[in-house]
This record gives sequence, C-alpha cells and structure tokens, in this order.
Amino acid sequence: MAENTAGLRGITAGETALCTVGQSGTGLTYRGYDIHDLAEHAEFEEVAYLLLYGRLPTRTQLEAYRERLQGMRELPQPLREVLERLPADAHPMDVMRTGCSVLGNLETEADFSEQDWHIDRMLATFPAMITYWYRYARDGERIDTRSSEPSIGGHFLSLLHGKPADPLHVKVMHASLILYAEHEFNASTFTARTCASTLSDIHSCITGAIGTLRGPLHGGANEAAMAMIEQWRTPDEAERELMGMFERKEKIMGFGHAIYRKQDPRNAIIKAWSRQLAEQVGDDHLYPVSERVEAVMDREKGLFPNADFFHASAYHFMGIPTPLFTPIFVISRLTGWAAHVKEQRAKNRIIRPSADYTGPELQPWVPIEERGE
Ligand SMILES: CC(=O)SCCNC(=O)CCNC(=O)[C@H](O)C(C)(C)COP(=O)(O)OP(=O)(O)OC[C@H]1O[C@@H](n2cnc3c(N)ncnc32)[C@H](O)[C@@H]1OP(=O)(O)O
Ligand SMILES: O=C([O-])CC(=O)C(=O)O
Repeated sequence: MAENTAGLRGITAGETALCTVGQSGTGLTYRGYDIHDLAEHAEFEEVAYLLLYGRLPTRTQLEAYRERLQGMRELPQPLREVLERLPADAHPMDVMRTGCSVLGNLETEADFSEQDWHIDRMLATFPAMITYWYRYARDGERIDTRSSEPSIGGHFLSLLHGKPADPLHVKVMHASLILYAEHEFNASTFTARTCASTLSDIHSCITGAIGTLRGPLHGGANEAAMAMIEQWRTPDEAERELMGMFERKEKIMGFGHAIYRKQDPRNAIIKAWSRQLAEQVGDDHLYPVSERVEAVMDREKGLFPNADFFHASAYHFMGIPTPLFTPIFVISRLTGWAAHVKEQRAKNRIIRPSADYTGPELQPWVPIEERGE
C-alpha cells in the first residue's frame, strides 16, 4: 500500500546543508555537529554564528560577534510606540509577529546584500521587543532595553525580571536556545523558505515563520504543556486526569513528533536542566508530575516527550510567565529560519508544489438570477 503522504510526510521538498533530523532514528546535527556536543559545550551565540556563517567562530570572531549584537539592542522609538499601543492582553506571539513586521517597515531590507545586518539586528532586538511590551503592558513601565548581560538569554532574563540574571539560568538559556535553534524543514522554517523563494524581504520571511510557530501543534506546544501540567498537584492526579484525556481522545501537548519515531534527542537535555532547576527552587510537584506524564504516555501510547514538554517546567522554574515561552522559541529559531532563507536565496527556485484535485467536474456557468435564494 502507498505510504500516507498527507502533510507532505516523507516527501523530500528540497536540499539543506544546515541540519539532519532523525537520520539515524534519533539524531540531530547542526552543520555536522551533534546536538549533545553543542548543548554541552557551546554558547548560543556560537551556534547562531555556526548556522548563519557556516563555521564555528574563533574566540576573536565570537567576541566580535557578541559585541556587534550588544551594540544593536536598542529598539527604534516608533517601534516602542507601536508596542505600547498593543493590547495588554494580546498574545505575546502576536506581539512578536507585529514587532518584526514593524521593524521591517522602519529598517527595510533594500537589497539581499544587507541580509546579515538585518538578521543580526533581529537577533539583537527580539528579546527587548517582547520584554518591552510585556513590562509596559503588565507594569506600565517603559524599561531601558539595554543591559550589561553579554548573552542573548541573559539579556532576555534581565529585561524580564529587571535584575541581573542568575548564572545557572543563563546556562539553561544557552542550552535551551541551542536546542530550539534549528530543525530542518519543520513547518515554520518551510514557511520562511517558501516566502524567501518568491524573493521577498527577510522581515516578511520571519514574520510568516513566527505566525506558523505560534500554533499548538508546533512551537505553541510548550505553553499548552504548561497549561496542562500546572493543573495537577500530584503525580497520581496527573495519571488519573491523563487517562480521562485518552478516553476523550484529546491530544497531549509536548508529545509525539512528525519525524522522530523513538525519541526526541533534545528531550533528555532539557529534562536534565529542568530537574536541576526543580532542585534549585525546591519544587516538590511540577517535576514529579512531568515525569509521571512521561511514564504514562510511554506505557499507554508509546509516545515520547518532544523538545517542548520539559521546556515548560524548566522555563516555569526560571520565573518565566507561560505566554512568553513561545517567544523565546522565536528568539532562538530566528537563527535557523534566517540560515534557511540565506540558503534558499543562494540557490533559489520558487517553491510551488502541485495538488491532487478533489473538486467537482467542469460545470456550466449559472447566472445569479437563476441561483435561487
Ligand atoms: C518543537 C515542535 O514543534 S515539536 C511538536 C510540538 N507539538 C506537540 O507537542 C503537539 C502534540 N503532538 C502532535 O500533535 C503530533 O505528535 C505532531 C503534530 C507533533 C506530529 O503529528 P503527526 O506527524 O501527524 O503524528 P504521527 O503520524 O506520529 O501520529 C500517529 C498517531 O499518534 C497520535 N498522536 C501523535 N501525537 C499525539 C499526542 N501528542 N497525543 C495524542 N495522540 C497523539 C496521532 O493522533 C496519530 O493517531 P491516529 O493515527 O489515530 O490519528
Ligand atoms: O521538526 C518539526 O516538525 C518540529 C520540531 O521539532 C521543531 O521545529 O523543532
């Protein structure tokens, strides 16, 4: 029987030198480097450089790159004004989508030779874009969007909390941003590449990708997973409620994957950080609940946690509000999206697949007077 190709599953839709997903069943590499090595040894900015510029930076290149990004963090005043006008109850992913689009109006990519500058500018401003809106909407405060934190993750945390970031949290942010940075032809990256294939500008590519990442079947799953686990006070309660969800045929967010069949290699890494953070904050239920959910999903459904599931508890333990979880994914995945846009532009043909027609046969035209009420 022909394989089920709905959702383009199993169809090769192009080439990439950026990433392999599940090539050996469970593996993940960025430009040939294993995700375990990157998450253990690298800082996020090194991985961003690797993805965007094709090789790991030397120490001098990394320092220069970090300094360049630090110097680009200030938000343009008209963008602040737009952010202030967005509703306080807007979804932060909608804020990111609008913010990116506004930036593209204020600093338009006039020519592809400018692409690296615009990518760096987005990388530098996205943490401030979301935290400026969040702090204004929540506290009515117009925060200073500069910080002395050299890393993107530390910068995000210090703007969010209004104080220097905890060193352990900075480490977790490096790992988290590395894990989320790139994943081949996932839905949001494919959106970015499709947009790029029309020779559109970089902000349009990234804005479209943000909208695609927002959905709960993709990046939005980390928030949905948090909403689920925070309802449960004990592992036994979690197990009982999960069994009810199975009966009602509900999807369990943060589990399963379109490509991986046995495990998502990012899970063990973020799970270990979640465990360490649970110890740091003295958590006695969220981490045990998460572990029970993992065990029950394996026992009952043979499904494993994807990158999103233990990100929920990890981010929560760092004091990050749930609606900001997916915007952090944006801050990270921007690097993968942008690297794919560059790759598409370097060897472009407009992406335009075909469809099998399932509509009616050719029909005679019916004038409007003859169509009835
Ligand atoms: C960073 C990321 O984007 S990772 C993905 C984040 N998304 C989520 O966590 C949302 C929950 N998971 C899902 O919805 C899916 O697993 C997806 C969207 C990730 C992958 O979808 P698909 O490729 O269609 O999944 P797949 O073909 O493996 O599904 C096989 C079966 O398992 C079921 N299944 C898969 N995931 C789940 C889940 N999380 N909960 C319950 N059942 C599930 C499917 O409904 C399907 O059953 P069916 O054949 O009776 O319809
Ligand atoms: O690859 C996918 O389909 C989804 C995913 O895990 C990601 O984008 O990180």
